[in-house]
Amino acid sequence: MKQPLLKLEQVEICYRRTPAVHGLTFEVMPGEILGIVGESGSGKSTVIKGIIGLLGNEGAVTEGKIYYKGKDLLHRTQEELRKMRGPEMGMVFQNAGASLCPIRKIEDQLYEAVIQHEHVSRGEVRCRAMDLFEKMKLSDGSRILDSYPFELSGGMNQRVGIMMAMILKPALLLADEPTSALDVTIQAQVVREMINLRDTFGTSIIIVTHNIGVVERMADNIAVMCQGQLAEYGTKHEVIHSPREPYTRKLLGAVLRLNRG
Ligand SMILES: Nc1ncnc2c1ncn2[C@@H]1O[C@H](COP(=O)(O)OP(=O)(O)OP(=O)(O)O)[C@@H](O)[C@H]1O
Repeated sequence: MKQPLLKLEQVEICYRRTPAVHGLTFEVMPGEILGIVGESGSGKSTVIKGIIGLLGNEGAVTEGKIYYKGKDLLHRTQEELRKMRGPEMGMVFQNAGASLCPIRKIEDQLYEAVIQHEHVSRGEVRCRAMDLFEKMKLSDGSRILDSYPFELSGGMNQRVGIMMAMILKPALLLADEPTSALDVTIQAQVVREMINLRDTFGTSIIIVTHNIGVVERMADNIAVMCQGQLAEYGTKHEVIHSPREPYTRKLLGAVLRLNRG
């Protein structure tokens, strides 16, 4: 039987000793897309940051276990975690464009990010980027690589962020509101591109979003968070079509669905 890629057991995460997340248990299988939804402040981003070890000075995982490929992440040193970020776990943020340097071309920034982890030539990095753009069905990869971030639209910068996260072929992609700053048409494209990448590379994805339409389209399983806890956790079908909890029903009723066309 397949082992989960990631497994959280009774995880508690605190900021300055106050729990923001507690009693959290779920797992992600290789190639699975897990959607985490819940109202603002319910702890969704905290979970992602806890997994990737970016809680900052005020936050810490205070209880439980986080297993990645069967090994407890909480026993790893900061240096080990740093080395894992990129090749093992990639991350995409809400506004990926904002984390790019405005005065350097995309190709230069990409090359610099890759050589932190691998000894490869500039040409090899460009080749891999072009291949990924192709898999994302973006035809003007060459122009994108030769551009400065300010020369690209918000949607294009967001796709650059996804491509940069995927170039080291991580087993797990953590995506925190990757579509929420985009207009609806581009949102749907980005969702399709992420599904495509999962189908091509078998990448597991955890996507945090306010948008039930996005998880409805993308996720295999859904975790619904409320006040730092899991209110509901199940397959997409169970959670969307037969929610057990009134909180989930309220959440489902409150959000716009993406056009299914
Ligand atoms: N650096 C921090 N220091 C102290 N408290 C924090 C910090 N970051 C988050 N919190 C608190 O932890 C709780 C969970 O926040 P988190 O950002 O994980 O929620 P969220 O569900 O992702 O919200 P949103 O959808 O608005 O991004 C909130 O009460 C928040 O105020």
